[in-house]
Amino acid sequence: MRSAHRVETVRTAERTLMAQLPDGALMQRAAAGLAAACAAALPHIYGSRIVLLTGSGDNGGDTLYAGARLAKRGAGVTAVLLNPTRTHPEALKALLRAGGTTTTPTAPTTPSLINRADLILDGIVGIGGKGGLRPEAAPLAELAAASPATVVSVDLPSGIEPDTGEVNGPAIHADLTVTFGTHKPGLLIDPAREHAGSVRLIDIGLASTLPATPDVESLQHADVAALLPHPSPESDKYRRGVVGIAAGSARYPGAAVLAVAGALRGGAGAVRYVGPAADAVLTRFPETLVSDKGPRKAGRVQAWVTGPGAGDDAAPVAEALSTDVPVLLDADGLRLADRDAVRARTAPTLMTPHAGEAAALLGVSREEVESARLTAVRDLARGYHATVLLKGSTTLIATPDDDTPVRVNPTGTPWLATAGSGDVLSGLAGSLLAAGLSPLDAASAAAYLHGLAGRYAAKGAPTIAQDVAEAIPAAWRDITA
Ligand SMILES: NC(=O)C1=CN([C@@H]2O[C@H](COP(=O)(O)OP(=O)(O)OC[C@H]3O[C@@H](n4cnc5c(N)ncnc54)[C@H](OP(=O)(O)O)[C@@H]3O)[C@@H](O)[C@H]2O)[C@@H](O)CC1
Ligand SMILES: Nc1ncnc2c1ncn2[C@@H]1O[C@H](COP(=O)(O)OP(=O)(O)O)[C@@H](O)[C@H]1O
Ligand SMILES: [K+]
Repeated sequence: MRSAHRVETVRTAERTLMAQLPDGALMQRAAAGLAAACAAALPHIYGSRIVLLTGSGDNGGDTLYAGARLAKRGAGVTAVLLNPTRTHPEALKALLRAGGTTTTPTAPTTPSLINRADLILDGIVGIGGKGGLRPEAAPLAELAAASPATVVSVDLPSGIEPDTGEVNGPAIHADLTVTFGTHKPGLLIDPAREHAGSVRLIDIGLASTLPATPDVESLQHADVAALLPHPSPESDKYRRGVVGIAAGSARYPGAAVLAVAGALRGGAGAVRYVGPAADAVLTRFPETLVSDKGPRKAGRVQAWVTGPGAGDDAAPVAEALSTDVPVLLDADGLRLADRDAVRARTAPTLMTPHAGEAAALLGVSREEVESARLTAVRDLARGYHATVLLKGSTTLIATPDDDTPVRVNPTGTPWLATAGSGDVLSGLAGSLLAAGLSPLDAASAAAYLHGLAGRYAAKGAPTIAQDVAEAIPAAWRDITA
């Protein structure tokens, strides 16, 4: 499990840890880890040209101490000081003692210095930052972006919002971010995540003072393997769970077929289909149990999926919501569902909007959702008393309970942005719900499998939703191997 903590939590944990350690010990741990990561990013240290973009806070301090370590090993290190009179004094002394030099952002030689560097360390601002880079720092980000040098951000790319992943103005684009103690939510959530490049976590001993429950978390193979259902010797198809799919319409039969394709590979023992696309579903998947009744009379299921390809038919959506089993609401179902009916349910509801659908439900623009995903997913979960999986470049899952960490799916790929792949996801997540997973676990495991299946199906070339569904078993095997 990857954990991320908000700035306030990190600060509290750092204060507690610092009180137990000699002065400056934590910064030395951070600088040592940072210098080692920089050394690994360079073909050789001796003779390398390293530029430190240095703000006046402790982020700049880490950077100067790391620069001093690299200078001692023979690198040519120059610090561009944003605020020479307020630079971390001891760290600056350490750099100068090690043979490093300093300059300013406005010095005529600074652009060529940055352009000719092998490595640029971004120590402008860390968790003390708010808003995009200030006018005096923004040109340095532009120069770094234009330079062929490797850019390493210290703790986080300067200019991003650490707690939310929002980017409100100019910000550094890094190849590598070396972060200290714990991930910050912004390192995991787009658009900020894109600024971070690959992320390396340095242990500075903070785990001992951080709260056990993070603010944001990201599952890995072992976590998902522990969630996925396994049939036992006593299992039969009913005990494994039956998932009902009330989806598709005369106009959109394909959505039903794709939701069934996902559901059949999601761990439930059987898939029951109700709706106008029964012929299309049976032609493709004869293993489906088809009923000509609505969700309430179709026979027992342990979870319903409703909405994909529903068009304007609100009846099956309302009927599924009136049952006492978990319901997954997707696509048209999100628009057709009555909010009060969702809020009044006693069994859990899982909603799976993309940014456009989330925007419509929240009454904001799609851009607002995409630029502030964490806020959007939490607002929806609270507003509907439901678990919400917000799809897109970063898929997030939130429960209505603010104290439960928001999950970030790490496996997605933009190749999944293909018609119908969301229908496969809804069937898959519904199947896991029917197999007995909680909405949070079903949604996270489904997104993880779906993202991996998308990668396998695409292998770097365009793919289609059916292929994503067919790749789910391979993803499942790899996760549980
Ligand atoms: N605490 C610890 O034990 C440890 C902390 N560690 C490190 O400390 C970092 C936190 O340090 P911090 O608290 O000093 O804040 P920091 O991120 O350097 O920012 C303050 C500076 O930024 C400036 N500034 C603000 N916004 C800006 C903007 N938009 N654009 C431009 N500038 C902006 C602000 O200016 P001011 O408002 O003062 O004028 C001030 O100069 C943390 O990320 C980690 O790297 C590690 O060593 C591990 C141990
Ligand atoms: N840029 C992206 N990066 C990663 N995944 C993406 C991206 N864009 C879309 N996806 C994924 O592709 C799927 C598309 O779902 P959806 O928008 O509902 O499509 P449809 O309605 O056609 O089925 C979702 O799983 C979503 O997370
Ligand atoms: K930084």
